[in-house]
Amino acid sequence: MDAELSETLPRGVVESIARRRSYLTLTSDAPSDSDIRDLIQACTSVADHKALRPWRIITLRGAARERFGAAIVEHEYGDASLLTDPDKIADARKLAGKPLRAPLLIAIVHRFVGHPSVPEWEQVASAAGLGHLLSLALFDQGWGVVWRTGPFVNMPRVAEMHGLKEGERLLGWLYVGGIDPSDVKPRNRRIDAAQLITRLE
Ligand SMILES: Cc1cc2nc3c(=O)[nH]c(=O)nc-3n(C[C@H](O)[C@H](O)[C@H](O)COP(=O)(O)O)c2cc1C
Repeated sequence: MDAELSETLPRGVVESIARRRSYLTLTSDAPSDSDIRDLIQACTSVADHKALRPWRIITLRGAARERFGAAIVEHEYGDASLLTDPDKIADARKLAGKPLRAPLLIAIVHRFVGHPSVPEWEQVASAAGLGHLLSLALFDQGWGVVWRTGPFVNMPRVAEMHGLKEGERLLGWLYVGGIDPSDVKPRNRRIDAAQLITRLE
């Protein structure tokens, strides 16, 4: 964080927000299921018009990540064992390895709830809010996180592998793992907040 920011910001949640950055490379450490449950419990405070809870969470560890990779490959190439083109074989291997970049993946799912006064976009905003809160809560507890989507969110095989139901949609995955102690660079985006504010009086 900027030196001047660290002097003016209060300790606590605002400081965690200001310090947050994504960690693209993660170690094999991961929070436990009960850690995740506690953090999600805390994140249920996310703003939610009419308390519809238009979201749910799916965690993937171990072989589930391999099944996710296999679903991506199947979407792209069908039966990959029939591939003969070396470039396609290499690409299939690369795709299969995508979900293995973290020991724990947390899928953020928007669950559409039909309601006369809460349009879908408000529900997606709430579900995305849950993802951001969870990402921040994990970071605050010392875990590395990066939110990834890619084309995978729209692949029917991937949705099926996750067990999505009618009206549910993947908003991406929080890739979660340990932070490598040598990965100490500060957040890279430097944004001037003053340029983003319009004041009406
Ligand atoms: C909904 C959502 C989807 C994202 N999908 C991807 C993605 O597929 N690939 C990627 O490299 N970054 C993706 N990002 C951006 C990263 O999570 C991250 O914010 C970005 O690498 C910038 O790093 P920073 O958070 O440290 O500023 C996504 C972010 C959000 C909020």
